[in-house]
Amino acid sequence: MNESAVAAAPQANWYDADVLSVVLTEEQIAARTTQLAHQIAQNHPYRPGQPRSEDLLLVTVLKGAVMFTADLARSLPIPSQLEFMVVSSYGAATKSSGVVRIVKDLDRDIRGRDVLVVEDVVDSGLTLSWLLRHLAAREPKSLEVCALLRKPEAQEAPVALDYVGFDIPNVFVVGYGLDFDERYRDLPYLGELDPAAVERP
Ligand SMILES: O=P(O)(O)OC[C@H]1O[C@H](OP(=O)(O)OP(=O)(O)O)[C@H](O)[C@@H]1O
Ligand code: HPA
Ligand SMILES: [Mg+2]
Repeated sequence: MNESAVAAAPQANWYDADVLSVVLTEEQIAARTTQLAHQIAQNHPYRPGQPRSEDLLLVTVLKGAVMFTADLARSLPIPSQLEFMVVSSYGAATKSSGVVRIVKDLDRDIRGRDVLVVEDVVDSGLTLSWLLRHLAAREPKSLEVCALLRKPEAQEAPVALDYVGFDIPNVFVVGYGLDFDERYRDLPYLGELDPAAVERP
């Protein structure tokens, strides 16, 4: 495809009818991610020649946090390694079931490692509080959490978050990795889902 064809490509607007309002723009997310990355690096300074086992280990909870992790890791001014876990508590619902299930576990041992859990959203807090108890039992050297979004009013299980991108209102949001029933993850910004869209097929 030549350059003019790229420039003429239509804007992604197929989700517009389902989004009530823009909660965070791409630019706001990018700027805050850079700030968070520098804050994290200050607490985990790179020591030239440090062994690989001392690199910060980002433990990402898929799938929602995939976009945030990709951007955060590339903004970090220190080396980091990536590990992925899949847990599920929502499925095709806008309320947490409270029952957390490991769908895919980590590929390696985290004992003695500096672990940073990367989450997209802390809503009821049920997923994260369960996950932190679960990971702490594996005896990492340190265990911190970076969440892009926090919904303070909704936290049923309060968890201490070391780094928070944004406090957002208690509405169901989609985009930038966050879904409703697997849709909207590819939306580049964060929007409030129109409840009417939940009823549509
Ligand atoms: O604080 P809570 O109320 O527990 O909710 C937060 C969790 O719910 C969502 O995951 P989901 O189960 O939808 O899986 P997904 O990331 O694959 O969308 C989200 O990505 C968080 O992991
Ligand atoms: N959007 C998408 N997934 C979620 C949310 C949300 O607001 N809260 C918890 N999981
Ligand atoms: Mg989800």
